[in-house]
Amino acid sequence: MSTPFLSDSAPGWFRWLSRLVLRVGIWRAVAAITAVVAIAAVGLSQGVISVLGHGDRWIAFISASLCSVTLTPLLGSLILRLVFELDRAQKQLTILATQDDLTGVHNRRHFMAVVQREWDRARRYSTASALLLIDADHFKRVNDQHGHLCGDELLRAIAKSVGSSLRQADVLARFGGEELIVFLPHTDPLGALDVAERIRERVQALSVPWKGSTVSTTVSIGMAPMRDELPSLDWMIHEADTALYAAKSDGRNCVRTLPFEPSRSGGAFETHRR
Ligand SMILES: Nc1nc2c(ncn2[C@@H]2O[C@H](COP(=O)(O)OP(=O)(O)OP(=O)(O)O)[C@@H](O)[C@H]2O)c(=O)[nH]1
Repeated sequence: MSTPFLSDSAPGWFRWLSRLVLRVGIWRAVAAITAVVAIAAVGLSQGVISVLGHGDRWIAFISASLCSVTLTPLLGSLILRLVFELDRAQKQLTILATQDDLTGVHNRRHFMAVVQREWDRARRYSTASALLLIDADHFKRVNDQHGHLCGDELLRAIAKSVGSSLRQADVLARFGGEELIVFLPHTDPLGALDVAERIRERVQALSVPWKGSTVSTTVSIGMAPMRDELPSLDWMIHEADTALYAAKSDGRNCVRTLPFEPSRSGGAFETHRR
């Protein structure tokens, strides 16, 4: 078993020891250290007795105590440091498992796990909620003209801008390449369209400095509201994706949702035009 997340500054022997502790388990490690202290104490007292040539139990007692007093804090602090390091490693592992490393927002897997619970609750209690799929427009051009690193920088800026347009309870994640996804709990369709429009405007106003000039982009957004007929979260995502496709077809840089109400038949329901 490896300990890839132990800090690089930790010395080699410490990393080796951590791997060993991980392999045997923390309680076995504590038992082993206790045994080491006991054996060292007995060994030292026996050594002292044999050097002196006679068995004085007070000398044995004092040397055993001295041994324990020096070794216990030393090994105890080592164990404490190990526990802190492993705890830090565990936290870092959690971040890696839930966060997208480019943008810092949640990754897709974590989004699905978190939102599935929210979705089930919203569905059971018929609470309004909505989903947004946000896709950067003509992003290939950005990469082609300014390079992939510039594209990365722009993606980070878009994610930050989207995050700043949301409430604490909303869940934002990177869904794939240049696509973000947002779940808006306790939000009715009109509210969701307002949020989407705010996001669209803010991204349009972004300008990211790059090699002496600035780079900007726009986003297309598909919105899907929670409906009683929805069989699953995947289905809701599919509806948001269809609405996003409509936004792209309508010239990009706009927000679209699908015509769920009978009065709004025909094509994607046009919501916010740029
Ligand atoms: N820099 C960067 N580019 C990415 C990343 N993920 C996906 N892309 C790029 O995003 C581009 C997506 O291209 P397309 O799917 O053709 O879409 P588009 O050019 O945005 O065009 P439309 O979506 O139709 O507006 C590709 O060039 C991908 O390489 C990433 O993490 N970093």
